[in-house]
Amino acid sequence: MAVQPPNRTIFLVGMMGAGKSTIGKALAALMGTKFVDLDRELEERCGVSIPHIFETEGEAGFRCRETRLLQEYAKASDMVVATGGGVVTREENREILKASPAVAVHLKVSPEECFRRTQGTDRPLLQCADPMEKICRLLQERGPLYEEVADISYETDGMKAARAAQELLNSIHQHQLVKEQE
Ligand SMILES: Nc1ncnc2c1ncn2[C@@H]1O[C@H](COP(=O)(O)OP(=O)(O)O)[C@@H](O)[C@H]1O
Ligand SMILES: O=C(O)C1=C[C@@H](OP(=O)(O)O)[C@@H](O)[C@H](O)C1
Ligand SMILES: [Mg+2]
Repeated sequence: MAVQPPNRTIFLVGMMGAGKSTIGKALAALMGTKFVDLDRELEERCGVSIPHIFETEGEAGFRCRETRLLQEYAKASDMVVATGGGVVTREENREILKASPAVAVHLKVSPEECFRRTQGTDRPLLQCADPMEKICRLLQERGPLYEEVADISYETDGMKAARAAQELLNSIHQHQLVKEQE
């Protein structure tokens, strides 16, 4: 029997390189819903890149903009939303995610795979002398925060994005069935 697409919003959280943007797009296509990447949305609205926002406003400026966008999308329905990897670092954002009726999915990634997937990209927080050390530190700090907001956790290492999206759709559906019965 075909799995019915869930009639709700899905938030993807997780470390840089976990595949939120890639898997999110595939998941939205499977569900037949809209896909929004908060970083891309922010770039479109500001007319400049994320690295440019970090350069001109610092991380604090970026985080303020990120929170405003999250507040807006927490009210949305029927869409897949890819967040940025640092969204959980603000308590305010974690409360928004936990209070939302949306399903929050933590996409997990190992430090090694995160490094492979982000190497050579322009992610501002990884423009440092030792990106692997930074990744390990961020994962240690943020791991519990992703878990705090997540309804579902999913390991992405060794999993192709299309397969991950299909498996996630099944997990989300299962989660919703359980919730309906509570
Ligand atoms: N499951 C996966 N397996 C292998 N590579 C992946 C997977 N998911 C994403 N990628 C690749 O890793 C990089 C980062 O993915 P992205 O979706 O931008 O992650 P995030 O939005 O979580 O930072 C991209 O080059 C993407 O093609
Ligand atoms: O981890 C972070 O703090 C960030 C992750 C990025 O998004 P991705 O997780 O999609 O790379 C982007 O929001 C910004 O560079 C900050
Ligand atoms: Mg992304």
